[in-house]
Amino acid sequence: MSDGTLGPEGAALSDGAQEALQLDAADPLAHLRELFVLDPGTVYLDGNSLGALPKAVEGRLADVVSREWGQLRIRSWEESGWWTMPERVGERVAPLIGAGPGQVVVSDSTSVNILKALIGAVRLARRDAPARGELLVDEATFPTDGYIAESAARLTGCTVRALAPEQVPGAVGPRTAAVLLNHVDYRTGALRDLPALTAAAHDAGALAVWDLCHSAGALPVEADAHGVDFAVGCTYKFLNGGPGAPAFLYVRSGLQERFDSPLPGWNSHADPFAMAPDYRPAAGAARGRVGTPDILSMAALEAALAVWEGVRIEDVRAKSLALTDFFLRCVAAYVPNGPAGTGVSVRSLTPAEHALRGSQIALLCDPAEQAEPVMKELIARGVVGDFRRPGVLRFGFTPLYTSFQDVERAARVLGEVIGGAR
Ligand SMILES: Cc1ncc(COP(=O)(O)O)c(C=O)c1O
Ligand SMILES: Nc1c(O)cccc1C(=O)C[C@H](N)C(=O)O
Repeated sequence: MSDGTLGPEGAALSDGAQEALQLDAADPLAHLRELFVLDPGTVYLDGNSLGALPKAVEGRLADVVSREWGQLRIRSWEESGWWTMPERVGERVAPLIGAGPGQVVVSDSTSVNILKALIGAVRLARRDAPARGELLVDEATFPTDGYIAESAARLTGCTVRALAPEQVPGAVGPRTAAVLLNHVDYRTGALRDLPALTAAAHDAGALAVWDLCHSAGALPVEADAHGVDFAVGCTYKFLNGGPGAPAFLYVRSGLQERFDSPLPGWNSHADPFAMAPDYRPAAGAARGRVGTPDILSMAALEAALAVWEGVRIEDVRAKSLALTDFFLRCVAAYVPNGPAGTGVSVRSLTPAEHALRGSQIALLCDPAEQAEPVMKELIARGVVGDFRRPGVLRFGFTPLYTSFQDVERAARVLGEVIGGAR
């Protein structure tokens, strides 16, 4: 990095620790850190995999367990609002992805929701054009999306074409039923051009299905404004809902009436307690439900979402970019590049351009097999990121609780580890 290839333009670091203090002092979101359980000995940069615990969750869960479940038992489906929780919590996620009311439901895992969205999209596309038989899927997709796309294709008689997202405008055509893309690439942190790619799909008469796992809660999505058809996303990353927290499913309101879910369950029936043999789908977001919701996980998520009260996603994005910029500058200043120390070098896989960057930085190690031991050593020294094969060090930046001092410390410790300091 001493050759400067990593640092954003014109941004040499004179005193990183001092600058971090100043940046934290000027940070309008700094007070939110207090809402999370964090320990001073650890810099937590893995919120893009599992978000930190919001303090409000513990008390809420204790109440759900002891009072709602322990005392009210079955009455809680009505009296504690359990039955309507998937829609209610969906309404809390909605503004964070730029969705108006009635379009988001929280239910099942992201993987399951990808199946609902993709087959739902194919069925919709084929109502008007039965010949549409191709799914376009990001070739570098998170694996579950690819596996499910293959299965969705087998179930619907479609074929799958894997391609780079930037190839979509040239590839989408009259045979395309749906395009499945990741808004932010989980490995590189690259942000895709959601408005342009959605428009390209629509121009060809296809539907756009977006995986928002690495963008929901990290940057503005503006699903409604850009005409996204279906979107899915995890709530345990930047939304801090807890391990295995249920995912969300967005179905654009204009499509809901015609959305034919491949997983119609009694919870998405128009009258669940009719226990009718014939399926009649519920109106609105509830059509995306399947079976009994996981109340404990959803209660944790609901409490976790309270931290967003009064927080503007635009401010979160501004801080995210400031954090990742600062990290790149600190890495460029602190991490030796070349034969000094351990001889390991790193280069950023994450685009330097803001418009192309999510809320993580991925550093590729050379040699690649050193990435795992480097990350292990970082964790041992209190800097928690993660490692993705073959040689990627991933650092996720959650603006609600990550400070600029965290960032400076993480880069400094990375420099010590790669420089061979004990
Ligand atoms: C981009 C992306 N899509 C899908 C998933 C899968 O989510 P889940 O395992 O919760 O179904 C993940 C994370 O695991 C992810 O990062
Ligand atoms: N869901 C995870 C899990 O159950 C265990 C470990 C990691 C995860 C993740 O979420 C991985 C994450 N989606 C990624 O971007 O790599």
